[in-house]
Amino acid sequence: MKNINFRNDFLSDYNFTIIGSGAFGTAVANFLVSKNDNVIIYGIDEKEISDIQNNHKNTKYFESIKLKAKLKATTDIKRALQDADIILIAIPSHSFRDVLRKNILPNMKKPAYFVNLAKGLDYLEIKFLNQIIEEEIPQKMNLGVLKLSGPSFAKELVEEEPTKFVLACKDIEIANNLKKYFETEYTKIVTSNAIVGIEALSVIKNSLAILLGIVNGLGYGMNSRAYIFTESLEEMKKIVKLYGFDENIIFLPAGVGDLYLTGNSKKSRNFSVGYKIGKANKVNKKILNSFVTIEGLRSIEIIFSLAIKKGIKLNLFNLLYNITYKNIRPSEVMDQFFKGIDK
Ligand SMILES: NC(=O)C1=CN([C@@H]2O[C@H](COP(=O)(O)OP(=O)(O)OC[C@H]3O[C@@H](n4cnc5c(N)ncnc54)[C@H](O)[C@@H]3O)[C@@H](O)[C@H]2O)C=CC1
Ligand SMILES: O=C(CO)COP(=O)(O)O
Repeated sequence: MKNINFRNDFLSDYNFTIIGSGAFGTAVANFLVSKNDNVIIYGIDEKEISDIQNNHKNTKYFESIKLKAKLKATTDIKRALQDADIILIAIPSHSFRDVLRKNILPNMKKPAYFVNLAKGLDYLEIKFLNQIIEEEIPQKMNLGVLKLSGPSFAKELVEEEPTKFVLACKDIEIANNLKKYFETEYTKIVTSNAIVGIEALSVIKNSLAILLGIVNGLGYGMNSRAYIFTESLEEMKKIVKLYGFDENIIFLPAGVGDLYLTGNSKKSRNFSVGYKIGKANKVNKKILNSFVTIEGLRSIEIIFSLAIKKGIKLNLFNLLYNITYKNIRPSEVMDQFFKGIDK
């Protein structure tokens, strides 16, 4: 374990830098700044950044909702990172490694903690994002890698809806010590050392939310949706066990809670894309291209292949694969599943 002196003073004198000015980066920065004085967002979209900095809004995602005036925003990565103690990354996972390598590391001035907020994989090398941080940031600049995850629609966070997260780190002492900086009147934290399991849960719940959306879009009722929900929990258990974790970690906010949230609401982009596929009873390019950040679609093939490689049976990923990659009609796939016909 590293020898770390945590600061005990509060409001914190930690400097927080959020990489990514999209929906989630803005929402997390906005609750952090109610507890911590120095929070800055870095983004590449001039309009978003100017909106946050000058109008205290991020109109693109949150219409007229006011953000905290103390929140700073910049397109200058050097400025964003000059004092950073805690770096939170909220960009879609396909850009993750590139941004760490080309933008973050070269501009860091001192070691920092890293908190992954994204819910995806490195799709090229098929690795979890905590591992990508470990690979890209040398130990001397990396105080610890954490993951913040849980049922948390960005829009509801800026509306100050009570929200519970898990903050995970291999070294639980780090998570326990940093927890207080993330807790506000409306955000609560539990900690865990099962960071890889939490990464896995946050990836698979997105794909399972797509399937729940498909079932909903096809017009199945609540019994059938609850059927798929229950099966989803079984698949979550199998996957976390595969990585050597106790299956009970599915009861942390990143598991059942996040699946409940994203698998039941059109506020979720993953559920919504599934719903559209179900409604159209086919996958077409127009549907797929109409959504920007849909992490769950990319993960389907990877989890499907992983299951084959590891010799575990994941019925639901099989269904998702048949629908999205083999282009079999969703109604046919689901009908056969419910009738117990194995394809
Ligand atoms: N929106 C939500 O409610 C939640 C999203 N997440 C996760 O957070 C991650 C980001 O999602 P959102 O914020 O919703 O996506 P978004 O699509 O709203 O925003 C993504 C942001 O990343 C920025 N970006 C893209 N490439 C970049 C680069 N190379 N350098 C700097 N910025 C870059 C874009 O300009 C955009 O501002 C995803 O993995 C998602 O699963 C997690 C929890 C909740
Ligand atoms: O992960 C989320 C909430 O916890 C957001 O889900 P979507 O990416 O499906 O909108």
